[in-house]
Amino acid sequence: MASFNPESGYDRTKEVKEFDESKLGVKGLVDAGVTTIPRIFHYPASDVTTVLHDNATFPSLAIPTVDLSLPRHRAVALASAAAREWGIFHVTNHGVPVDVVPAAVSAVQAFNELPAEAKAAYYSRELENSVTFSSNYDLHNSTAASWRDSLRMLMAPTPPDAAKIPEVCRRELLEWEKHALGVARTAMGLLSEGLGLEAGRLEGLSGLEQRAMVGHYYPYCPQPELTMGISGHTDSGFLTMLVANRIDGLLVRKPAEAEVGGGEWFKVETVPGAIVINISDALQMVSNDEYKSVEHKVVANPRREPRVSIAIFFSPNQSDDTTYFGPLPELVSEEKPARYRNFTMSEFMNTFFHSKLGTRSLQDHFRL
Ligand SMILES: O=C(O)CCC(=O)C(=O)O
Ligand SMILES: [Fe+2]
Repeated sequence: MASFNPESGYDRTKEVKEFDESKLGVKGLVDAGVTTIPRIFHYPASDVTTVLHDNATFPSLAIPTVDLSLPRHRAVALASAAAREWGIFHVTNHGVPVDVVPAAVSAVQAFNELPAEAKAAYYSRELENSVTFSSNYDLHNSTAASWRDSLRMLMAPTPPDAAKIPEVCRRELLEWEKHALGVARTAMGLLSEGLGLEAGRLEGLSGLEQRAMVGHYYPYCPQPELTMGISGHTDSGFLTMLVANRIDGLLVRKPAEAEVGGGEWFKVETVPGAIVINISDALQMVSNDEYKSVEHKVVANPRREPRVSIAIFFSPNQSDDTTYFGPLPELVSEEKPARYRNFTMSEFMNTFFHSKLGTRSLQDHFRL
């Protein structure tokens, strides 16, 4: 954790605070023309990914694609296999009008490229604010900051006052959220059936009720070998839906137990028009480990053009402290006992917000 080192004169806490108080984000550093990145962004060398298996070398190991226009039983089989083996897949033929995602991604880029003062007005770490802009939501908990700024909006259960969403991206993001919900419903239905449950079972757990949308901006990084765009982690809720511009950088680690490529990192190629869906921690737990919450990260962007992505996190209502979640009784048997204790979403999210962005730390906390 951050501390003052008298030998080097480096006071990490102070430098983190100054960076945060500038409200300029990493885009501000790039605009100021830095050619070396401040020390608060330095990762331990072993955490920086430079070598990975890319799909050019391992084409058969590209993450799976689920074509939603296939007959239902085929789509269920594909989604279920992908969720078990990878925890992440592309969906195609999802019916979202072609311009909706590109417009939303461009709008996030436009927000990040507004003058510094305009963005600073939104800069905040107050989690209860419906719309906040900040660099690194775990800035004060992590050991190294990442080369990324993010605009976060709480969309549901209480929709934000539209006037609070920056005008430059308001219409586009609301439009994308509306369509994304339809795709998430379809995916949840397939995933539910893939567990041998009724199509509506997972959604019936209110797994799509709480929605947060985060637009990430990964500007050019002058020393990408020293830092990351986002450190390795699993997402916390039920599902995450991810779209991005054509600048890649997302890496996923195939679950260790996979027969081929288990434990290795793979590049997720951008498939034009496709939407990425990944299984998150609470869904893995509810599925009693049938589905895998995928570990992923984003490299620091070495290109002049920014990587821009939008993640929508779907989860049960996080302020509910009366409804208990845990492995579904239908999925628990003598051969496969429950792997997690029951929890409420408020307990779950409290654990999440008090830990650094990490991998399976939530699951480990509740594991039996
Ligand atoms: O930008 C990306 O592609 C990934 C973002 C992500 O993993 C997250 O927001 O949790
Ligand atoms: Fe993530």
